[in-house]
Amino acid sequence: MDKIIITGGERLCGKLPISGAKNAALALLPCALLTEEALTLRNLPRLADIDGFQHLLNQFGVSTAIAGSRPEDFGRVMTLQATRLTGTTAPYELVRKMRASILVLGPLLGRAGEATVSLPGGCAIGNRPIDLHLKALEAMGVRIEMAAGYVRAIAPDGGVPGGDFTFPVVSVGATENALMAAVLASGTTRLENAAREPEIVDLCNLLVAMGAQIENIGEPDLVIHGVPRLHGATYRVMADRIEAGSYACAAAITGGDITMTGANIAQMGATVHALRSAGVIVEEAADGVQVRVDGPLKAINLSTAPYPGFATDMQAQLMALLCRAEGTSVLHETIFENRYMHVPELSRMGAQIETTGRTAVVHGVPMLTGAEVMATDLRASMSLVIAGLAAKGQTIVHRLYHLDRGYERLEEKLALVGARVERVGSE
Ligand SMILES: CC(=O)N[C@H]1[C@@H](OP(=O)(O)OP(=O)(O)OC[C@H]2O[C@@H](n3ccc(=O)[nH]c3=O)[C@H](O)[C@@H]2O)O[C@H](CO)[C@@H](O)[C@@H]1O
Ligand SMILES: C=C(OP(=O)(O)O)C(=O)O
Repeated sequence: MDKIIITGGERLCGKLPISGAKNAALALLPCALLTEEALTLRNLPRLADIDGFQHLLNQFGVSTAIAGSRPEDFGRVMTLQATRLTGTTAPYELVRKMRASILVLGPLLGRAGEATVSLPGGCAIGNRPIDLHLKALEAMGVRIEMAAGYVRAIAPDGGVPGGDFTFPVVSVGATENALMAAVLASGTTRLENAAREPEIVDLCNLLVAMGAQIENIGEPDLVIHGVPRLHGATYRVMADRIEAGSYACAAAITGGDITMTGANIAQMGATVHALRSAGVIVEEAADGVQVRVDGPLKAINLSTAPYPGFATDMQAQLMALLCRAEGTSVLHETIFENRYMHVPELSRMGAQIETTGRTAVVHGVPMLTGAEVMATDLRASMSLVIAGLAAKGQTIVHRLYHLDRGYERLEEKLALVGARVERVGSE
């Protein structure tokens, strides 16, 4: 198992490229199931989760080919083609390892009229139910049966009728599944209180490029008029706003000055607002987003919320930054009940954080110290890297496979801006 060794104290300066967004890519890949024609995705990040999803799609008879990228390049181009589906079951083994596997449910239903997908169960950051995915599909005329840990979804007469559904809480995954089931429905689907994250907009834009009819893209009331068939497309995955926000925190905690090429400031509103409130200068640059610091970091208060609110996927990284701010910050995690697992590890590095339920109180400290720490989930891992970059001495982050799910060649990107980081194999 790989680990990363960080020698803290270097100011991060220079340029680093931002990859395609994992959370967008994982919703775009299953769109290959919706057509027999070829789908080409550009700017796909090289991540363990993308490889896992490719493997899952191969199980349904989707052919996948990677082209046009040298090993030293970031990103890849993948062409996927589902000429004929050879299966409609997503097994427990794959869904357990990669929660986004649940996103094959909607497109399999749309294309084949049926799907059997393992229930994903809980995970480190909390309970991750799929009841809203199923309720939305039921409202669209799909029959749902549960047996032996699997969901079996069946569309009457082989096709999804379509229908109206109001989400009681905003769900990114359920909105994505409902969208992908609705595009090939025989009727119209109206989704109220739908998620409107930029990754949802990216999914809608790809579906439209494939011939789907979707109104109100980027709004909470989506209207999808089903079409009889979709065609192939070539599409570029949006930039990863969470990766960019993470490197922004990394640069800021070191008092650095970096430009993140390819980052899109328009999609980073709440993160940019939080960083600016904390005293970080964030500006649009000709080729991306520039982040620098020329004064002390300040404490802030914030709550995570669905877009356009502050993303839960940025909470851990921002907390690491606030550990070095002047004053006391209060964070409130509203999306996942157990997303503070980085707190005990940050505390081992000298951070002063108290948690009560979903609230974390972060007392800024003048110095963090390097330590051996354990990554527990993807963003928690990144928060430890960020703290390590500013800490005195060496920080060793174990269980790097979490980071590899979501950060494309992290150590190479950090080295580009002057960090002293080393990846070493086997523990
Ligand atoms: C709204 C939100 O911030 N969603 C985040 C969530 O997406 P992800 O799609 O994983 O989760 P959802 O958006 O579906 O979950 C939002 C909330 O709804 C609840 N829920 C969800 C589905 C369901 O069927 N029933 C139900 O009760 C969840 O427990 C959670 O409290 O995690 C991803 C990975 O960290 C993030 O990229 C997303 O930004
Ligand atoms: C938790 C995350 O991803 P996933 O939903 O794939 O677990 C994340 O992107 O922060």
